[in-house]
Amino acid sequence: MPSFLRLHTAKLLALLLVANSLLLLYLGAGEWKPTEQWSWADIAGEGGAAVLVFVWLCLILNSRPAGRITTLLSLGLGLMFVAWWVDALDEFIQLPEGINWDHWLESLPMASGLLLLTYGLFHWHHEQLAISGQLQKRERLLREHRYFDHLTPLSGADYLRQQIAQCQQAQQGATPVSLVALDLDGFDSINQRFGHREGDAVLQAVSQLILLNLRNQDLLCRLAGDRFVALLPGTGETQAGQLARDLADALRHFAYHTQQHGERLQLNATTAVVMAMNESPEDLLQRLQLALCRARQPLALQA
Ligand SMILES: Nc1nc2c(ncn2[C@@H]2O[C@H](COP(=O)(O)OP(=O)(O)OP(=O)(O)O)[C@@H](O)[C@H]2O)c(=O)[nH]1
Repeated sequence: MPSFLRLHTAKLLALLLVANSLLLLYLGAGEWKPTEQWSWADIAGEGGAAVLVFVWLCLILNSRPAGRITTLLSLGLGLMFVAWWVDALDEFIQLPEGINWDHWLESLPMASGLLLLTYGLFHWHHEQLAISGQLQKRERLLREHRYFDHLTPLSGADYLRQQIAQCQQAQQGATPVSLVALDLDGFDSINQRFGHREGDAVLQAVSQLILLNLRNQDLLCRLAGDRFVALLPGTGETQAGQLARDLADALRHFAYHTQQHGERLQLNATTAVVMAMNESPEDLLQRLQLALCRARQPLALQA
């Protein structure tokens, strides 16, 4: 059963009940028209309108949470559906002369439905303005927040320290926690050759690439400049080492093209891994730093 049906079963059942009651009312008061008197154009127009309004109603119910605005919109559309339904019924059922309540049943629900729909749309518009305002505020908050990086969608070193402490506390040594560091090689020369803006674009692309290769529970931070660190809860050193090699491979095979001339850049990174012992986040990050320096040494000797 679609989730919106579960949420709004009462509303939809009430509408079906009203539609059925009206059918019974018409059948009780009038009689079926012979097929040759049916106007197919009217049946298609009025019946089609009823079906479409019903579809709109389902779409609204499916896309909105329950609440005052949803109730206004669904009441408005529900009444419009009733009006079109009654309109379609008299294409099939002939009421005796002298009866005029059918006109009221067509025009009253349509007029009140349109009014309620308009009122609901007016409030929906205000709701959207309020949501946009909130999003703008949130964006500003994220930009100004000291924990968040101004360039990538990642948090910085302070947040990482906080999260390491929280993670160690939560795991209580029951499962391992590891860190992977990834430091771009020769990033300074990219800045010098192509400019700082291109360097920024590289950092943004690399952060997206790393995020794609991490698992949902991992947290990626930009520690500084071209250095990224991922916090891997529930991960031992061997598994973290494999992830570090996968990240370095992904970067090596990443076809990054510069924004200005579309030149392909070969990106490489040095990686290091540490598993948390009984130590403070600061000490753990220092060990990671040392491991990274050690991993760099063979590169420095080659250079
Ligand atoms: N474009 C850009 N550059 C940055 C940013 N933050 C730091 N940098 C630059 O990143 C460079 C980092 O230099 P290094 O630490 O020597 O890095 P590297 O050239 O990769 O050298 P190795 O790490 O030893 O391979 C410096 O030139 C910084 O100015 C940033 O947000 N954007």
